[in-house]
Amino acid sequence: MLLDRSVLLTLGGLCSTHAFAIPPRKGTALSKIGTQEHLFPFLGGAAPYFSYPGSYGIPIGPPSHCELQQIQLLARHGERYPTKSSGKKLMKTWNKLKEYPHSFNGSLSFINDDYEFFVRENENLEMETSLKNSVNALNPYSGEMDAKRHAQQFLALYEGFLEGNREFAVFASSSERVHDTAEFFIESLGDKFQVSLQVVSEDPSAGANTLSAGYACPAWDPDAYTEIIGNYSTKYLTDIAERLNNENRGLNLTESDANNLFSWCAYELNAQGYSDMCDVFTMEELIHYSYNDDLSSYYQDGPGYSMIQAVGANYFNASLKLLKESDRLDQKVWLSFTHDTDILNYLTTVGLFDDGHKLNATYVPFRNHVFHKSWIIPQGARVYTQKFQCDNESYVRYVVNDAVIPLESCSEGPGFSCKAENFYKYAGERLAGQNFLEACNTSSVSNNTELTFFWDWKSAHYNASLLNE
Ligand SMILES: Cc1ncc(C[n+]2csc(CCOP(=O)(O)OP(=O)(O)O)c2C)c(N)n1
Repeated sequence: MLLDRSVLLTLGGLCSTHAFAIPPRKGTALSKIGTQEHLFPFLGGAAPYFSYPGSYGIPIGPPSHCELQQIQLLARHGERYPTKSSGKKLMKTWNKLKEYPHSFNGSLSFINDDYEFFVRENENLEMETSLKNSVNALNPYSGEMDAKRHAQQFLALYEGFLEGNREFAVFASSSERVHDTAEFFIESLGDKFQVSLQVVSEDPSAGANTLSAGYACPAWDPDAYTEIIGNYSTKYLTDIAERLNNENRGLNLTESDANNLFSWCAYELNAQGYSDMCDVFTMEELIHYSYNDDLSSYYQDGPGYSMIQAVGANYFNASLKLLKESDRLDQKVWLSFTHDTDILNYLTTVGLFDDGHKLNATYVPFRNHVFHKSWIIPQGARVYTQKFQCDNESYVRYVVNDAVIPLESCSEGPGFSCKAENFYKYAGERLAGQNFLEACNTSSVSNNTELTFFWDWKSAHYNASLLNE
């Protein structure tokens, strides 16, 4: 087996301190690390981070004759273990497989080879994957590494701008994995920065003063569009279950077991760096899974659910206010960390991934399809808003997962940006009539009617208790 130099170096380091830490069988497994990245876009946003696959090729640094005025980031936490509820479902399927009394044939035969389920401790559920809790010490996809790498890319890209902006607050919602991501990111920035981490409550009682408007939205109904979503054919799941059951007489996998195997594959990648379970699927099945996931996100948290534009307005209003006040505010760098659905809600209000075609449940659209959920909010997703000045004129644009995504109706500026004046007009139109508090019935859970933490963190000191959710 050929290992690349970085793996050998890491192995060398590990071997000196833990001479017997790596069981010999893992040798074969190690060679699989890095070979499954082509599957990441098909795993519904649960796979490790990957850059936006549909990049238009626009350089993501500020255009050469322009000077940055403000940077905002809204990022998802990094790679993680399954949530408690998805862990429960996975355990059910794993118990079925564990109790199968015969050797496995076909794509499940890796289980014969002393396979150990990747969630080794229940307390890992909901948590960010780290060097410490990863199944495999060489896991290149841990949330910890992702956040630290992201911070290094951030430093490299904005080097000059950060020179004069070394003191700022970073905001994290109060989920433990979100908080941990922010901490890893800050740690990686290094000691030249004075960063104050503000942990903003994501309890419903936070109301509008939150990075997670979804939790303060009792009116949100996950089943509002079940009828449309439910029309998507799940034949791909039946096919998988049947294939595995035919290969293994007496195995009784159901459609929902087959569905669980996809998140098994994704989360095992987060925790271990590779997953034999990913090899169970054909590419066609992965495409179906991925589109099925697009469909449900589109109608639960995206442009397909009319209420979402109001939910995302809570953060977009604040972002817009920061942009307008950029000259006046001392802080020029606004970094925030939260959950996937919150970012999706916000981007829905911005209208960045809505081409006006409603997603349909009768076929997979290939040509007219911009709403790829996994491309937008993979683990570690990062949405930057850049405001820069070129020849006395200000411009705004978005960079999503390492790709500039121009606004379709406003991209005449340098680097396909939008003139600030026109951007404010555009944003005003997207926000017109969008009332988060009313649409969500937030007053039934909180009296907070405004997002203020960006402006009052120095006096309010946000230090919410961390939640395991
Ligand atoms: C508008 C809206 N309100 C409420 C919810 C309920 N909800 C489900 S998951 C979630 C946040 C955390 O989601 P998770 O899938 O654990 O995302 P991750 O932490 O992996 O980013 C919320 C608020 C929602 N999805 N959308």
